[in-house]
Amino acid sequence: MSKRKYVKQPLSEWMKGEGPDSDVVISSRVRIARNIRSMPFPMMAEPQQSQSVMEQLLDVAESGRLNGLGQLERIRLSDLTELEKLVLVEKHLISPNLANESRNGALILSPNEAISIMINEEDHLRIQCLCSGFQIRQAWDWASKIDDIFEEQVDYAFDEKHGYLTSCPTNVGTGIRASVMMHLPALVITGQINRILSAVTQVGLAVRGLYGEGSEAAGNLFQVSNQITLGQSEQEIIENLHQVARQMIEHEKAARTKLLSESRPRVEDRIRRSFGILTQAMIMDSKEASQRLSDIRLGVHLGLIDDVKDQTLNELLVSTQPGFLQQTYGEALSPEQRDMTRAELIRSRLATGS
Ligand SMILES: Nc1ncnc2c1ncn2[C@@H]1O[C@H](COP(=O)(O)OP(=O)(O)OP(=O)(O)O)[C@@H](O)[C@H]1O
Repeated sequence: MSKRKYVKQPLSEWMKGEGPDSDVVISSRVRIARNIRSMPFPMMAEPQQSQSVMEQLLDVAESGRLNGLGQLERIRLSDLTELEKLVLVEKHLISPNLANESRNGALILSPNEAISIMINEEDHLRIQCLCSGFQIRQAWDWASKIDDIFEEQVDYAFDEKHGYLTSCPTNVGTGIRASVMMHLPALVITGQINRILSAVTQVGLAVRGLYGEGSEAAGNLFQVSNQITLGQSEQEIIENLHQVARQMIEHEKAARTKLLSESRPRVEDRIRRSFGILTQAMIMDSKEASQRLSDIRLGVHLGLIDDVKDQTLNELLVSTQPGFLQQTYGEALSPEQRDMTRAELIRSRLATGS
């Protein structure tokens, strides 16, 4: 895989809109945080210490032990431009933290981009597995196998009483964050979302936006993840999230059916208006784009819009972000120019349909 592919193509394989319940769930993710025993956490490490952590972890990928994942790409963040790092954040392959703050940060990426292993982020090692649709158990299965391979070669910081030790106390224990990215427009339109999200937080789950911690839930996309990492087994964390997400999926599907049976003209009008605007507008800011693309996604799944694929909508989620637009058009764009190029890109992608 060339560097060209992972920064030039907006769509990772796990965003193809396939997988179970992909009418509601965009993607499932598990990430595992680990650290090397007797090494300061990245934030406290001296440059030569974080360099040694990076080399040690990159060596595991070089050793051939991860060969089952395909031809891995090993990327030192210092070899990337700021724009390339931003694009990787927009593709969910690295965190803003790794892009902006990391010293001796690196990334190990699988060819299909479903596995991205961050080095020297908040912790020495962050293993991330992404799957299309509702496949949280599958994501856990992969992440756990990769974790075992690293554990055979690296002495992890582990405490008998507390479990795996991490830089932030909220990750101590299992070091796992499992999350499901869901599109919940019908719950928003029918006014049920606040009740559901507050019930979800009461059972110990967190709700975040499209880009994780600190990001807003734009375009009716909500990321639901576990908050507790201590005192529960990995299996319990995964199963608890699975159960709650399953209920949310059913609520969303029921709300869609109700919308269609009780308010079809109003919903259809809203969706067709958004389609009209997206296929005609000359200027489109990112907030409006995500809201109207959410309407189109709903329209597709209600059977009110043909000829647009989930894949196209997922691709637009990434390709209309500021970094990606700038990369596509090959120059620094002002906010006004970005709004114009975003509108142009959406018009052309929706015109070609798929
Ligand atoms: N289900 C998911 N599908 C796609 N991307 C996801 C999903 N869940 C999280 N992400 C992405 O992972 C990145 C990090 O998310 P987030 O900040 O929630 O978690 P984290 O970094 O693993 O945890 P921490 O809070 O410990 O830093 C974000 O870019 C977010 O968009």
